[in-house]
Amino acid sequence: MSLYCGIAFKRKFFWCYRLLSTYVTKTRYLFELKEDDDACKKAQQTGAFYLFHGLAPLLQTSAHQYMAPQHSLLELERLLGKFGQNAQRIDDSVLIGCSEQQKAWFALDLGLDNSSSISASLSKPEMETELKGSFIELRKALLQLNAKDASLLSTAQALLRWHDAHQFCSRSGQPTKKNLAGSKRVCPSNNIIYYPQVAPVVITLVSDGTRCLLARQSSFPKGMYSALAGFCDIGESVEETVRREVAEEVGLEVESLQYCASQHWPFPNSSLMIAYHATVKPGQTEIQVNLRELETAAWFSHHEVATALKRKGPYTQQQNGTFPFWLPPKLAISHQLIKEWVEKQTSSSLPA
Ligand SMILES: NC(=O)C1=CN([C@@H]2O[C@H](COP(=O)(O)OP(=O)(O)OC[C@H]3O[C@@H](n4cnc5c(N)ncnc54)[C@H](O)[C@@H]3O)[C@@H](O)[C@H]2O)C=CC1
Ligand SMILES: [Mg+2]
Repeated sequence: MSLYCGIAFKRKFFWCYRLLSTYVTKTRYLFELKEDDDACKKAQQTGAFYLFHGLAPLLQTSAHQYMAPQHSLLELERLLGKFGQNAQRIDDSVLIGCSEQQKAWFALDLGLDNSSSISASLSKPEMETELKGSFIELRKALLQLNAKDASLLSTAQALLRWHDAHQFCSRSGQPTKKNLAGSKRVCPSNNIIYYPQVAPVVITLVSDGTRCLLARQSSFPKGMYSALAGFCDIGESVEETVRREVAEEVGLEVESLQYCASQHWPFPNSSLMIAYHATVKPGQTEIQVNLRELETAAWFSHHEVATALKRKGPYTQQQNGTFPFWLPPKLAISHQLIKEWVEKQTSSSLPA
C-alpha cells in the first residue's frame, strides 16, 4: 500500500468509524423504523412495550420510586389473549425510542377506544391485577420517576394522545390510518399526511439586574411561582413571543434576551418549551399584572429565590393560612432557568 493509499484508507476508516458511532446508528435505525412498516413490525418481535390505560402509564413501586415495567411482544400477546383481545391491537402501539443495542421501545394504550372495532377499552382494575402494577396519572407520578422513564413516558403519552385525537381527516372526514411506528397518519381518500403536533411555548425569566420576576396562575398549586410562559402566535419568531408575552402579562418592555435551553413538556398537550433570560431597564420595573392571564406577579430578591430553590416539599399550609413560597421542581425547565439565574447572581457578587 503506497503512503497516499495508507492515509486515504485511514481517513476512510476514520469516517466509517465516526458514522457508525452508537448514537448515529441508533438515530438511523429509528429513522428506518419510522419509514418502513416491515422493519417496524420486525422490531416489535424483539422490542419492549410500555403499557398505558386512558393515557396513564402502568407503574410499579420500588423503594419510594415508580418504575415503568417493560413487556415483550410474547407477554403482550398472551395478555391480550387472556382478555379475549385480538393481537392485531398491537398495531395501535407507537414507537418511542430504542436502546443502545437497538431494542425498540413501543407504547400501547389498552384503555383508549380506537375507531377500529378490534380496540375496545379493557377493564383497568383487571389489567392492574394481572400486570401487578397501577395505571397512574403521569403528572402525579413524574417526580418519582427516573429521568429516562420520565422522558420516555412523556413522549409516549404525547404521541398516544395525539393519535387518539386525530383519528379522522379534517378535510374528508374519513378515518386516517397510522403508520406502524406512529410517526404520522394518512387519509386514504386524499393522501393528506398528518404529523404529530408540537406547540412552541416560550418561558422567560425577567430580571432587572438584581431581582427576578415570578408569577402565579390561579391553576398553579398553592404557593408556587414560576417564570412567565406563553404560546407562540403564528408568524412570530420566539424572540418576538418573549417580548409580546412579557408586555402582555406584566406590562414591561424587554431590553435584552438570552437563550437558555429547551424541553418537551407533555401537559396539557405537547409543547416545546423554549427558555430565555430577559432583562428590563432598571428604571422601568413597575409591574402591571394582566389579571386575565395571571393571579399575581412580583419581583423577588436573590436571597428569597435561592432559599426557595433549596426548599423541599411537601408544601403544607402554614398556621397563618398561607402557603410557603416555592418553585417548580427540578424536572421543569423553569427550575433550570431560575437556578441558572441564582448561580449567575452568586458568581457576579463574588469578589474578583
Ligand atoms: N415546563 C415548565 O417549566 C412550565 C411549563 N408551562 C407550560 O407552558 C404552557 C403555556 O403557558 P401559558 O401561560 O398557559 O400560556 P399563555 O400565556 O399563552 O396563555 C394561555 C392561553 O393562550 C391561548 N393559546 C394560544 N395558543 C395556544 C395553544 N397552542 N394551546 C393552548 N392555548 C393556546 C389560549 O387562549 C390559552 O388560554 C402551559 O401549557 C404550561 O403547561 C408553564 C410554566 C412552566
Ligand atoms: Mg402565560
